[in-house]
Amino acid sequence: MLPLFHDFADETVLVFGGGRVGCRKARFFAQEADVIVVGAAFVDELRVAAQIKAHLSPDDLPGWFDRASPALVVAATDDGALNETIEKEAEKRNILVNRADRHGNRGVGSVVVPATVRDGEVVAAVGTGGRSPALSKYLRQRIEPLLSRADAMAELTAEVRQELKNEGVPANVRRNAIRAVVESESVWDAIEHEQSERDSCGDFVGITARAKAERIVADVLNRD
Ligand SMILES: C[C@@]1(CC(=O)O)c2cc3[nH]c(cc4nc(cc5[nH]c(cc(n2)[C@H]1CCC(=O)O)[C@@](C)(CC(=O)O)[C@@H]5CCC(=O)O)C(CC(=O)O)=C4CCC(=O)O)c(CCC(=O)O)c3CC(=O)O
Ligand SMILES: NC(=O)C1=CN([C@@H]2O[C@H](COP(=O)(O)OP(=O)(O)OC[C@H]3O[C@@H](n4cnc5c(N)ncnc54)[C@H](O)[C@@H]3O)[C@@H](O)[C@H]2O)C=CC1
Repeated sequence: MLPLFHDFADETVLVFGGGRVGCRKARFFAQEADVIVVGAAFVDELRVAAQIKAHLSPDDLPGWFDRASPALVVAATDDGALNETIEKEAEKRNILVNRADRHGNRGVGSVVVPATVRDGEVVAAVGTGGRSPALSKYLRQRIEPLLSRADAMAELTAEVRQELKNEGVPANVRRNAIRAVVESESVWDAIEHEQSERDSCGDFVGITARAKAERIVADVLNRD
């Protein structure tokens, strides 16, 4: 399986099953998509999704697909035969399908939900080929601290990179300069300091990380 980032903005995700798993998947997709959860009962009240209480029979499925026009469906009921029918209906319509009760034998259009770490727009995802979700969860927890403040570093280097492009700095020199900034412990420390000041004071304007990055870039430009 190959990981890809999929833009779900303005798309609908239709989740069948309102148990622990259906609600977890719904929360995941609701970070970006409009989510509709259909189930006979719900374990959580999801303010991020529309929850429709209904008992499903296989004959109802085409109607739910027609009304929601989903980009992706999640089959997360505890009824294996119903999940199978949901998967078949999605395949027939060329709609992506996540089957929560299977780890193999996936058909075309079938996707798995990885364990995900996010800091703003910086995302890391872990999968195990479906074999060991508990390992995905464990590794996700280990990776979490690594991504702390990564979004601020992405923002800072995006600015530096754009400036170097505007100034016509050759690509190989630009690469060395950006790498030196992302690898600098001193810039990471300054970001950490500034962000925690911002978290507590709100209006703090950080310039230390930016100044440090500029110094590093200047060193690389002089050297190369
Ligand atoms: C194939 C996949 C399909 C999919 O759901 O997309 C799938 C399938 C199944 N999961 C099962 C069980 C568990 N799943 C978890 C947890 C997570 N499961 C997630 C993804 C995936 N699970 C996809 C593969 C991802 C990969 O490649 O690794 C995570 C990463 C993402 C998420 O769900 O958000 C999330 C952690 C999120 C986080 O914390 O970051 C735990 C741990 C726990 O609950 O503490 C257990 C109990 C331990 C165990 O059984 O291993 C069962 C058996 C059900 C049964 O026995 O009835 C099946 C079905 C089967 O294996 O056949
Ligand atoms: N992918 C994953 O991460 C995991 C997947 N699973 C699998 O996912 C399935 C669901 O797990 P849980 O959410 O813990 O189960 P659960 O029993 O809490 O929830 C199942 C939901 O499906 C609904 N449902 C079942 N038949 C229905 C019907 N005909 N019409 C409407 N709603 C119906 C129930 O009302 C319930 O809300 C399990 O059977 C298991 O195989 C379990 C753990 C983790």
